[in-house]
Amino acid sequence: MTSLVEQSKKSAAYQAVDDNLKPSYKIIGIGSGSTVVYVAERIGQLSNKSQFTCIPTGFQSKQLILSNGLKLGSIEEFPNIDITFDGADEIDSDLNVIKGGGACLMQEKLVASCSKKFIIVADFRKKSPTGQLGVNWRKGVPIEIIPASYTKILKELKEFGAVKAEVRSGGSAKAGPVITDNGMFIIDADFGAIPPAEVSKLHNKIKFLTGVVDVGLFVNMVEKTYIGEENGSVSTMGN
Ligand SMILES: O=C(CO)[C@H](O)[C@H](O)COP(=O)(O)O
Repeated sequence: MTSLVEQSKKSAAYQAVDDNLKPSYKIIGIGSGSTVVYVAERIGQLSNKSQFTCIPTGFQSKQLILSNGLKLGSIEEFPNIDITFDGADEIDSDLNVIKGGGACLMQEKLVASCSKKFIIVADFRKKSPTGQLGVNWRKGVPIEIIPASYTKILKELKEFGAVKAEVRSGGSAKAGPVITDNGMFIIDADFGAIPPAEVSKLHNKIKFLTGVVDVGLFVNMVEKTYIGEENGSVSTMGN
């Protein structure tokens, strides 16, 4: 039986595609994670799917594109993307989001930054109950870094006020750190609740550190969010 969370991901993703994918579009960005699975599934059901070229945000995303019979392209060939659909780990009241829970944040940000429209699809657990980031998502802000820089950056993040910062471990699936699709490490840095007005400042401070490849704070990038609610409806924020 499909769980409530799984059903809410599917409803959000299907509605986001149905509302936003215009017949005039040619290039679509496909994000990463478990919600975007349903975005690729929905696009794969369309009779005109062959008109779209899909740009992946990592290994999993590439597999999703191929397994749904969609045409695969690269960001090098197609840096002008009509629309991108992606998931999020938490969404604040200004539509800033935390991303990178699945360790794909760098390519996700690259594809999002090349997109005319950036749409987030998520289940009901992702909307911050207070409107701030770092409330429901307690693992910290994901930060992709050059491996040799981790000691330096952990120290600097603590100086910036992180209550906890650590290199993400592969857990039982891999001894040692998670290695991203770009051969990098991920640090998760917990800054507690981040007010919407502070997100951009924090992002810029971290991004400026030598060794940081990118930060899982997406500021002023999201046009609209689709949230699958517990009661089966889909709510939206943005235009
Ligand atoms: O940023 C991401 C991967 O790096 C994902 O989009 C984010 O973690 C949301 O994933 P899910 O849809 O599985 O909740």
